[in-house]
Amino acid sequence: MTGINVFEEAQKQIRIACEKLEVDRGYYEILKQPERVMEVSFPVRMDDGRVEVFTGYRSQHDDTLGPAKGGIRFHPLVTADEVKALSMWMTIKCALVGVPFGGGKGGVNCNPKKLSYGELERIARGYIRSIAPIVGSEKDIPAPDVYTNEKVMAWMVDEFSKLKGYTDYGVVTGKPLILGGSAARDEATAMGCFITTKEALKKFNLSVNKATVCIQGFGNAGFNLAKILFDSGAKIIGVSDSRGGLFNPEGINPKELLEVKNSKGSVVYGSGKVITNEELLELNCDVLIPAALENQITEKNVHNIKAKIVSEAANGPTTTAASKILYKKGILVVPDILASAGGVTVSYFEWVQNKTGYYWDYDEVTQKLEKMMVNAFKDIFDMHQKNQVDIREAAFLIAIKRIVEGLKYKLS
Ligand SMILES: NC(=O)C1=CN([C@@H]2O[C@H](COP(=O)(O)OP(=O)(O)OC[C@H]3O[C@@H](n4cnc5c(N)ncnc54)[C@H](O)[C@@H]3O)[C@@H](O)[C@H]2O)C=CC1
Ligand SMILES: O=C(O)CCC(=O)C(=O)O
Repeated sequence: MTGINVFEEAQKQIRIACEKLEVDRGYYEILKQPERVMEVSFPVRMDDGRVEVFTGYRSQHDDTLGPAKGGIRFHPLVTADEVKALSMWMTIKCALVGVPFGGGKGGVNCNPKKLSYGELERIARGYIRSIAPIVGSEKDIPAPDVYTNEKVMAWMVDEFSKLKGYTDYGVVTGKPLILGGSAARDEATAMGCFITTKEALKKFNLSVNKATVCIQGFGNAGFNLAKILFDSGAKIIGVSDSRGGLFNPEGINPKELLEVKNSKGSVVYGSGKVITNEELLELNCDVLIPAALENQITEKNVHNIKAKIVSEAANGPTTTAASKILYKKGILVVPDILASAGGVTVSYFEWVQNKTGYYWDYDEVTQKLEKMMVNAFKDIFDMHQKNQVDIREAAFLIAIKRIVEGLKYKLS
């Protein structure tokens, strides 16, 4: 725990962008908090017969550019403020890459590592039943996030459809392919980060197959990214998960390491030197990829970061103050609202496919994703150079400008 409040961080980022754009103060007043936050408590029968009551949240930040959209996390540290911040970043992310959604995010305070399969299912179903009044394919569309996956989405779509009396695949994305999922959604977050990281490497005249990479987090984003980078010739020299990190200057094969993690429970059992998560962030490498939780790069450790590029697959891994220092140090940050946007972009494709009932193949999805990510990177880099602001600020300026333009039409 860093004591840094991510909700206040998100507010600060939005305020700075509104001030730089010199928009009326009223727009900041609208965007500085979510439009709606629902807190729910729901009972779940545990395997031993006890009833436990779980707390969950769904935050809808702003729907100017479309229905709310964003993942659901199951984690013991989930709080209302965290979910609120994450929903604000979703609004910004969607506006930045140009998907027609606003921002939403949800979470349940629970520890999936201590739950049985059946308990997890009952939590997923209980949560979606509780938030059902405010979600729907035209209102707010959840998706996977930390410690949730396509299986959890399948339970949620099933439960929601039972409530409605018809199958509504468009209510959540990140579903299994057979239940209205999209090709490439599972690896989309990683792909988006890979595409934008490649663009960043070009700025240093570096190519992926010459790059050394460290990745914090070995889940959907982190593992898939490691796999794509490895297959493209990059050398992965460090990875970590919640139990610690692994350093191997000779290179790590993520597919072999996944087998170790699946059988023994952590990447730390792979071949290499065991290090801490803090040490992982400070390794000498070309690209550092935080792909776990918020507030990992702070004023405390930012001076020790040695990477040339920090590519943020996770949401909010770098504090605002640390981000400024990275900029001054000449480290190129591919900010979370861009680097992690591949997931929601393919979620948008999934939603379109559900709505039309016409499904695209893998190549069609990935080609469309590549185009959107490359264009967004170019827009941000141009804004960064033209206005001499750091890349994260440039990204916020583009996104807030688009949202305010929409708000102006609605309010005038
Ligand atoms: N799944 C998705 O489609 C998207 C995920 N993201 C973001 O990516 C990040 C990771 O999410 P997922 O990969 O989906 O989650 P996941 O649940 O699949 O994996 C999380 C990984 O982080 C590790 N982890 C947890 N606490 C850690 C700690 N303190 N230090 C190091 N590692 C730790 C876990 O062991 C696990 O390997 C989050 O910030 C999430 O919001 C962003 C966009 C989309
Ligand atoms: O796929 C989605 O709708 C949302 C993904 C997400 O939660 C995120 O980008 O942080």
